[in-house]
Amino acid sequence: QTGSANTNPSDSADDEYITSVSIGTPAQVLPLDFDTGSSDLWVFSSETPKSSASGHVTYSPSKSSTAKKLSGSTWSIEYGDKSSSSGDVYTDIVTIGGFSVKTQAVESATKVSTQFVQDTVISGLVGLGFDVGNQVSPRPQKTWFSNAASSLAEPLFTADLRHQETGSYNFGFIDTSLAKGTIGYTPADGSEGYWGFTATGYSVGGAKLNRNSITGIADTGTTLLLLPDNIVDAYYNNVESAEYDDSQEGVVFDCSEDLPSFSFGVGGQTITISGDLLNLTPIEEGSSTCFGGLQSSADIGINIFGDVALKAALVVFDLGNERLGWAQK
Ligand SMILES: O=C(Cc1ccccc1)Nn1cnc2ccccc21
Repeated sequence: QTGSANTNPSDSADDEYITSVSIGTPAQVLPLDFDTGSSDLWVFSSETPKSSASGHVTYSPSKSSTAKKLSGSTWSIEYGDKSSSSGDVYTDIVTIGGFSVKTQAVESATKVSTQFVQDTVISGLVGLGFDVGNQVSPRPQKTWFSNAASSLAEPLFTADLRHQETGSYNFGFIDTSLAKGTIGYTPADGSEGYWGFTATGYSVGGAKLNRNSITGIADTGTTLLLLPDNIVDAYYNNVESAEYDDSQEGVVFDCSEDLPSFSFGVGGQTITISGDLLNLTPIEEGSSTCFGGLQSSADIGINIFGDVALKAALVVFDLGNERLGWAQK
């Protein structure tokens, strides 16, 4: 068995990717953010304060004949960017890309932070990290993919995120036609709940790869490519107008700049992010100053290969073999 779901950028900056998920009987369809950087499936619901839920599609367990309260269970989660949510737990049928998990823990939000309240294009998250990262108490729950894995043709999924066009999450199979290059595999470390791996080096503008171990995570829930300062500086030294903007908390540059590409080595392959994928967006509507897709990870203590990097590749999240596959797109 397999599943295949389309995913779409939420806005002109590819800030997030939205995938439709069916929950309950009859199906309630919610737009959710698939996040390999976390391990909880949570949704705005009939239990979310009306003021917070305004503008969001919500899940109502009382309207689903297959919903069951997971009595005594609660959850609370805080993300790296300090956004947070919490609530109680139901189990229900959750269908993604035509594949159904019959008894999936659906975490219903009774509290959501302002970042989520304001982000009305999504109604929650589907955590695709490792089960060890799940935040349900007293008994942690499995992710949708973990529940699905044993029934899928292969215990893996792929992410094909695209700039300003429809991409896909495929479950149980690899559509190699989505990639130009060969898939290179590298061990994945799931001990922290993330999909951790080590890149072998980097280069700017197509130069020879600098050998340099970069340990980080493959995170569909983070917009940016966040790397150490020495690499960020090496890149922006090639961008004439680049400067750090305190108010934007990142490097900005003239939108007219012709940005160099950025490459990293992984699994014996080289993934090259084109310059235009590294120009994320004007800092404000109509501004001629643009915000960089590559930013420093110095303040967060972990390197994150977020959507800016993932967009350049077909990425295989291979649970069965505890490995990550990367192929140039
Ligand atoms: O939180 C982050 C990025 C981040 C910022 C600062 C420090 C460490 C990490 N990503 N993320 C990954 N999944 C998310 C889900 C919601 C919000 C942000 C999410």
